[in-house]
Amino acid sequence: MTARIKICGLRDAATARQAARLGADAIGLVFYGPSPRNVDIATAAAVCAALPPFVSSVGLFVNAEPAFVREVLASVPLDLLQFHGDEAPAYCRAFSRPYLKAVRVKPDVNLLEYAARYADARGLLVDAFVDGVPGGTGEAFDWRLLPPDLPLPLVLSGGLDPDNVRNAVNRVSPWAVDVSSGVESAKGVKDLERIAAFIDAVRAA
Ligand SMILES: O=C(O)c1ccccc1NCC(=O)[C@H](O)[C@H](O)COP(=O)(O)O
Repeated sequence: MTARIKICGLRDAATARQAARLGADAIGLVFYGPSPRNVDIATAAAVCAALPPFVSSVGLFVNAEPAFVREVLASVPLDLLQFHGDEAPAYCRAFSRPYLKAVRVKPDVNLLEYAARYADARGLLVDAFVDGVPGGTGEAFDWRLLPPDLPLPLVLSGGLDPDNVRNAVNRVSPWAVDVSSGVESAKGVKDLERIAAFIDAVRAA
């Protein structure tokens, strides 16, 4: 099975359209002020409007006030929410939208427990744990910590790039892969050649 591909942290409509043309299945919009990839609501709406059919838009939040999530949802047609902080299951389902729960993987993490707690999530997104930084770090983690029998679709992220993603897909067999830093030329600046190379590498796995 070919892994789906999400390119995260897009900040303009032209790059989002190009990513879709190159074969991205989904794009991620970061609504988290401290991130270099943070987007405002108007920009996010413009990015979504530029997407062709069958390319999903994912909105990413980190312990956001529910009122802020609702404000975004009122103006931005997001297909999926991605919660990257310590959001409880009740919080995640309060918006009545499909969601992904991100888990930052440490050696003692129990992903089966997460899958049971967030059983109504559309999937678990696994990322590297870096103290004090909720995501988008460019750091990988030890894929051997992933259980083979996770009952939810697995979205693999954390330090993926055009050089390592083929091996990652072959080793982990995730439902999808998610990348941000590995397809950038500088923090927050997406590089179309790297996006193309990343997508080619996933397809070649
Ligand atoms: O991208 C960010 O700046 C970010 C900030 C806060 C929480 C999550 C963030 N990104 C989440 C993603 O979905 C990234 O794709 C994922 O963490 C992997 O990032 P990377 O290792 O840079 O590919």
